[in-house]
Amino acid sequence: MTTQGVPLRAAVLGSGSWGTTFAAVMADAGCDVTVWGRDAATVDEIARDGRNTRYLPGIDLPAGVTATHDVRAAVADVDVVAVAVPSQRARDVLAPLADALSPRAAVVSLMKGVELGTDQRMSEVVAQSLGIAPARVAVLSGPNLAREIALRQPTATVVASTDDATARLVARACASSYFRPYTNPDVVGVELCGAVKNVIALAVGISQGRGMGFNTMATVITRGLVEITRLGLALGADAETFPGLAGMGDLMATCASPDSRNHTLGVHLGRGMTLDAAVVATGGTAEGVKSCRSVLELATSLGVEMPITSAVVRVLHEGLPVDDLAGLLLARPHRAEGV
Ligand SMILES: NC(=O)c1ccc[n+]([C@@H]2O[C@H](COP(=O)([O-])OP(=O)(O)OC[C@H]3O[C@@H](n4cnc5c(N)ncnc54)[C@H](O)[C@@H]3O)[C@@H](O)[C@H]2O)c1
Ligand SMILES: O=P(O)(O)OC[C@H](O)CO
Repeated sequence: MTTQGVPLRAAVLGSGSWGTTFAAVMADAGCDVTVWGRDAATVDEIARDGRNTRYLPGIDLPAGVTATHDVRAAVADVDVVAVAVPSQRARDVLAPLADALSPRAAVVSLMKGVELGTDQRMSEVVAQSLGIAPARVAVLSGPNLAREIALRQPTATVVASTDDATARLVARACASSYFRPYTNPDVVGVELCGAVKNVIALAVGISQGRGMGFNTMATVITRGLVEITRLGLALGADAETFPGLAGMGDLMATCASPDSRNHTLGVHLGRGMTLDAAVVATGGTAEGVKSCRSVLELATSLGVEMPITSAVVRVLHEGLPVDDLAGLLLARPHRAEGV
């Protein structure tokens, strides 16, 4: 995508599976893209060979993607900066870049988590740590499993920003024949959907690891969406966001796919692994492991009930046996359906 014939320039912070894939997405959309990562060997491989064999084996990156070790140079003269490091690391990565960031850049969070300690959403962390106005920040979230997108399988996503021009700029920077962005002003709703669906996917994975089938999965997904909606509405989100791509769309993809790290980690737990062993066996970033705690803290501070999230916290961090999870949820007082 070009502005007056000049390609947009973009930087991606994070050379893992999603950062590298999104760099390819933006290059396919016509941008000149530079990836920065903390892993020197991965950066060298992207720059030299156009590959990232650790995170995207078998994928050739488009010619428009290069990589650098110099993170300050990467963000200095660009139109868009996309951030794809683990949520709990975002503040440490971004804060030192406040004085290096291009004054014209929009910053888009690709991350799906809530910061431990502050309970902030990633757009809040991005704006605060870079010292920029929320209007320059966007979030991108939807049914976006990296490997499928790296293979250029069609999907759609949501780009949310309080500023429509920012959302449209980011959408232009990533739109292609296989990747369709929709804009949405509901930053809170889109972002919560992305973070909490990981927690729900852990619960679904646990149930499948215990040998439970599709009725259980559908129940957890559907009631999971209810508790995401409840939290979102308490924070002022738009009810229309939750049945959309960032809500139901991403829940379906993450809870159904064996490629999802959160789902996979849940399956390992359901089969009896310890959390530490499951984290190692899964590999990659399963954001729900940490964000389940910050999401629950946020909900508790608002008086919002999130029974599935609460049960996941108890299993992962408070020693509740996986066999007791279903009983805990089903023993709750009966109530009318709905949010
Ligand atoms: N993989 C996907 O399909 C996908 C899709 C949508 C959103 N996301 C989100 O994108 C974010 C990144 O996930 P990912 O899938 O790329 O994870 P990943 O595990 O594949 O890669 C994480 C990357 O972050 C780097 N990293 C770790 N700690 C760091 C630090 N302190 N400083 C700098 N870099 C650090 C790692 O070296 C690695 O390159 C997460 O919030 C995730 O929820 C992932
Ligand atoms: O692998 P996961 O569980 O982090 O999920 C990846 C994406 O968020 C799916 O949209």
